[in-house]
Amino acid sequence: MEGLGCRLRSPSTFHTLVIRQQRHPERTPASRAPHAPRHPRGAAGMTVTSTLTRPHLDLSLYLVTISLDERDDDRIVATCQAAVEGGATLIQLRDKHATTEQRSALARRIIDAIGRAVPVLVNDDINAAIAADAEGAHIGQDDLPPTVARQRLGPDRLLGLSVHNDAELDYALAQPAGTLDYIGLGAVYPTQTKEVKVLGIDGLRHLAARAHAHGLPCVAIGGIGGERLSDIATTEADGIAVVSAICAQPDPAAAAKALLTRWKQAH
Ligand SMILES: Cc1ncc(COP(=O)(O)OP(=O)(O)O)c(N)n1
Ligand SMILES: Cc1nc(C(=O)O)sc1CCOP(=O)(O)O
Ligand SMILES: [Mg+2]
Repeated sequence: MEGLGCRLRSPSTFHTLVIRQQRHPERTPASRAPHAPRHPRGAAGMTVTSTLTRPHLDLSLYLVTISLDERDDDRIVATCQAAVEGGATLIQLRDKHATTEQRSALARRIIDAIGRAVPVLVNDDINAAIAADAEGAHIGQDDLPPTVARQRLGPDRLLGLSVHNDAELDYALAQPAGTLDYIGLGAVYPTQTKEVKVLGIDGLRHLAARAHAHGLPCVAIGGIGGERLSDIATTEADGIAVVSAICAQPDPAAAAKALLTRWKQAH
């Protein structure tokens, strides 16, 4: 175990963060690389001493899987594999019609198929995330409170929360340090994937700036495709989360590659 002490600047104060790096021999270094959050947060004047072994979080190209009325786990696994081949940096299994057992079995298949090349998070279902030994979970505002989710996930898994407006962002920002790793901001544009209010690019700009001012990473979601990346790149979003722009494409690997290339070029 190695120790690393550093002082990190937040808008209001300095925090001291002590990170002890640990090795997990059963997990690949790529997915379980010890890391510090880019913007650790803590209450004003507080000394944060933590042992962080969370997977590295790269929000650049976040694949959220399509939720099919008729289950097709082979297709979901193949899409995840292709997306990772194309450069997806994070995967969320989003299956709105599955049981916890079905979700955890599918999450496990995805993890095995991609060999933990990137973290896999499970949407809505902490039990499935834990049962599959997934790298984390994503929850919504109507799910269990983030502090409860964090308690159940433990300190070594990633946790994301959806945010659609200022009040929901206030709630995210009020969570104790170390609870959330990122927020999803949407829907930026109209989407066929689910019924949700549209923020627009200025709404995204506003919420992303607020999140960043508090050191909370954020990913833009909703109706995002290649032609919109240059606009999104003018905001402080750390990345893009997509369903249709990868899952509904004939060649998901090529689609992921094109999205990541455009996203990088836009910066
Ligand atoms: C990255 C990301 N952002 C937002 C959401 C939406 O979550 P939620 O509001 O809980 O809605 P459902 O996805 O559960 O229908 C997300 N899944 N991922
Ligand atoms: C799952 C989800 N959540 C959203 C939110 O705003 O909370 S928008 C969304 C759907 C994203 O799908 P597509 O990339 O196909 O538009
Ligand atoms: Mg949800």
